[in-house]
Amino acid sequence: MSTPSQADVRRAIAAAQTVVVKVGSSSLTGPSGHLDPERLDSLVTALAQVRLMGARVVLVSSGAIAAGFGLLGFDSRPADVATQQATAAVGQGLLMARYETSFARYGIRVGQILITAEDTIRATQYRNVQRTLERLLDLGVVPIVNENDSLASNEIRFGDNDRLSALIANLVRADALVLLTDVDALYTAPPSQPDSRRIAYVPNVIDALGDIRVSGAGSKVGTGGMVTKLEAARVAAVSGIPAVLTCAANAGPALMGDPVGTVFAPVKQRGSSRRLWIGFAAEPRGTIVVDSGAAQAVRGGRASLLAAGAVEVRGAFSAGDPVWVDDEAGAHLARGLAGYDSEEIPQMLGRNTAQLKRFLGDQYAHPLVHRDNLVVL
Ligand SMILES: Nc1ncnc2c1ncn2[C@@H]1O[C@H](COP(=O)(O)OP(=O)(O)O)[C@@H](O)[C@H]1O
Ligand SMILES: N[C@@H](CCC(=O)OP(=O)(O)O)C(=O)O
Repeated sequence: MSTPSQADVRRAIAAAQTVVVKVGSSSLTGPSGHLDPERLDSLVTALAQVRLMGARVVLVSSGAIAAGFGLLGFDSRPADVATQQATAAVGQGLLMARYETSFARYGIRVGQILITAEDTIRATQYRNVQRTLERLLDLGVVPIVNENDSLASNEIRFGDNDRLSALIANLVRADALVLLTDVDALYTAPPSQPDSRRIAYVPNVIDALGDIRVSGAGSKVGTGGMVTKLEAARVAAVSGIPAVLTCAANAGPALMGDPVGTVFAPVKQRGSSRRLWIGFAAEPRGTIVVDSGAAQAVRGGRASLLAAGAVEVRGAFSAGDPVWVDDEAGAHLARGLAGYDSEEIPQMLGRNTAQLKRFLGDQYAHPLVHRDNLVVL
């Protein structure tokens, strides 16, 4: 695919029929870190404009913790996970109430979707959330998505909503992703540094990553900093979706294709969205080590991983969990969803399908990772 010009990418964003907009906590809060209803209202005004022009809009909004900590009497965002989860449970209701009222000014309905990485990686839940989002969009509703902070376990939570927004963009087959934060653009280095310069256009986010200095630390209220935003732009780019990153005050102009913020060109044609979730949504729970023949087959991209080529299994996981597929030297070859629990696999290692059937029964004659659930790295 040839690289589009910056103007092409901005035009594609302006013409988007379905758009996912992600807003970070830092864009919804005032200097005290508390939710600022005026900032929320002006964001909603910009989104309502594109919605009323006929676009389908999904909003991925952080801000539950920011909305909740004041109500619970804390001076600042709590640091420990349990208190954050409790605070999100209190704040999420208030956040939705504010959105409900704010969108109602334009006669637009909103619907809440709370997602964890863990359940959406499984095929049935993945399809359910996809179907719900599609239906909401068909009904003219603006779905408002956040991580289900109170359920997410510490190890596999998204934490920030940046990656989640790119995965949602993929899930709803969006034509554009808009990342709104507290800086007006991506800079060559954290904007606090005197030599940093604004970057208007990133034609290939994968190549560009090495040249940009970013910090992982977010603002006082945000979490991921610029690292997770670039990761989101990368996931969008490899999904064939153009992205723009800017501050919330620029939401309207960014959606209209005006020259604000930083735009990221798509670098691939649109691929399978389910595979992308396997590749990016959740951290693997274990590893299946394969011999050189199986490594070659997996690298080829079209084969399932059969027990015959597997030599070792590490970690404790259940069927359906994400796992690494490694070669014997320890290099990661692929990520996939395991077809069996980790404790069932040792007896299967090195056996071909006929042997598996004869010694263990028909239920063990399937691949350790089916090719539809395998993403080569
Ligand atoms: N190269 C860079 N360009 C722009 N911003 C950067 C860069 N490196 C780090 N940052 C910081 O990332 C912060 C945004 O991240 P974060 O606070 O997590 O936002 P949000 O709450 O919107 O997700 C900005 O305030 C900025 O200081
Ligand atoms: N799910 C959390 C998001 C945490 C967060 O701060 O994310 P972000 O502002 O996107 O870096 C919340 O609603 O508070």
